[in-house]
Amino acid sequence: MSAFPLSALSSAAARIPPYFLNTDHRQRVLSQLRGKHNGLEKYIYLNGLKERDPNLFYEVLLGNMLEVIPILYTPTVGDACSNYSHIWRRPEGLYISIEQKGNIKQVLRSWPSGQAARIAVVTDGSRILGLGDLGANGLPIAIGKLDLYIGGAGIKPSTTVPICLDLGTNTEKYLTDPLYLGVRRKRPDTEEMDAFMNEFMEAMQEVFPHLVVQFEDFSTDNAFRYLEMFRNKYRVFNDDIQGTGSVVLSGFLNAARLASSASGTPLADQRILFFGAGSAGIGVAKQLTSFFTLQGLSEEEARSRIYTVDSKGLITADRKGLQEHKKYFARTDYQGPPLTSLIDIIEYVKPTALLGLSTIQNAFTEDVVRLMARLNTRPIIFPLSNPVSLCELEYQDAIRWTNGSVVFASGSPYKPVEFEGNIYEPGQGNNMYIFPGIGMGAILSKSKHITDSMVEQAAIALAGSLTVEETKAELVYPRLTRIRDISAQIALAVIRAAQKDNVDENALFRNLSDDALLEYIKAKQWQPTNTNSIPRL
Ligand SMILES: O=C([O-])CC(=O)C(=O)O
Ligand SMILES: [Mg+2]
Repeated sequence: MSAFPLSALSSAAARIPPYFLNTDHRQRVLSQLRGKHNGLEKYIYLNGLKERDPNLFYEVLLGNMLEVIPILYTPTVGDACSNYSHIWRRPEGLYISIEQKGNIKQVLRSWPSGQAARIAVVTDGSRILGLGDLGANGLPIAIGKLDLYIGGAGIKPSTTVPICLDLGTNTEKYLTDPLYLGVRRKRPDTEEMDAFMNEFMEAMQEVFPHLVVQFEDFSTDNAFRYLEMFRNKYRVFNDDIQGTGSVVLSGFLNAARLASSASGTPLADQRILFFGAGSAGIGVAKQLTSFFTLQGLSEEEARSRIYTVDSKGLITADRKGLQEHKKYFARTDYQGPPLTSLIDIIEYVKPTALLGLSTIQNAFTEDVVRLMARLNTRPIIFPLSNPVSLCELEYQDAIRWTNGSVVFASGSPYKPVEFEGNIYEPGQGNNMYIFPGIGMGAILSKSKHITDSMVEQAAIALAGSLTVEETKAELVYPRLTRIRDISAQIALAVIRAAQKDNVDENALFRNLSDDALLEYIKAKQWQPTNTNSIPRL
């Protein structure tokens, strides 16, 4: 190809270097990205690219998922949130302040997409990843999740709405930071917050009638509270409770299959120890229990497979002042002094699986991991806390301390590890595998609500989506590069579950075969246009 074609000349084209079209601009973008020295700088660079040329941004994201997702999403998005008031450059999401109470509808109406909006991720910034209360700095988590909807499921960018509810923060250092972008007050009490949330959800329904709402990173009590308050009224789900529950169930099914073929322990006889009893821990435990009942166990039997641990040790029913969400799994069968050390708890429970949702870095010590390996031929260990800096166990330690026998999945990404001549690949048990497919299924089926069975079927579809090669490589999750295909399969399962529960409102789909519906879903996936022609001017 020669210099810029005359036919393409416009007043702006003269500013394009003559041999631009002989080069691959996407490679230039990657090289600029790789030249940045830390994650936060890479995040800022990509953010700028998204503003300059959104098509190119999504093309780079889709073509380089393994490199780009950990920047836009876990773990680097955690740094972006912590520093958001300082790195802020331009408006990019919707803020609704507690000071706007009474006028929320008008604020929502200012968002450009109006009735075309299909999916919102809403956070109040009160428990961002494992980083705690970041207040108005929480917006990037909503943006990162929506980028995965766009990249992973093919939702059209202009139909997404990232929302941060600015309700104050209890984190002193933000309140005294002169650059802090949010309202300078402490968080509201339950009554004030409930009134705000009720007005907000009602206004959302009116202004965006076709919207699916994903609640994200609310503090534990409020996560459960608002899910229960709104799930039968609106089209809403909580990613930390249900998305995490679903993705971990999925990985657990594949992990238990691997462990069972080594030990012979049937799925229903697994004993699962949860280290961490917040929204994610209890959400996952409930998801597993519900799955066990599907397998024929009574609720009581299913519940008895689960043990939960918080900062005070094994959670038992006789403990005073137990928080509401911890009561269901509190043990009634343990007699004796409180068990507080993880080693003692493991000796007592003899778990087949140890799941970490505690945000305590390196909580799974060498002793803990070696003990799990002594008790199990293939110990299942899932250190799921995010970001990496809060993860309970590093992958290379897990491999070393179990001589490679561990079945492993973490919440944040780890690289493959070489040990005694073999290469081991970690799983990433992150809800990013699940929420894009759940959201897409809910959007396409126009389901009135998001039911438990839609979430459960999403997990089963994800577990079943491994290819022959992935199964042979003993993976517990499929490779992320196939996320669009996987999301389409999940969406299909979600739509079928919505139909069974009679919450769907797209009658057309009922007459389509699975193959035809899958084709339809794939055809609906938005693609960025090829950007290596003429850059946006
Ligand atoms: O964002 C992630 O990576 C997973 C998640 O929802 C959380 O940790 O809160
Ligand atoms: Mg989350």
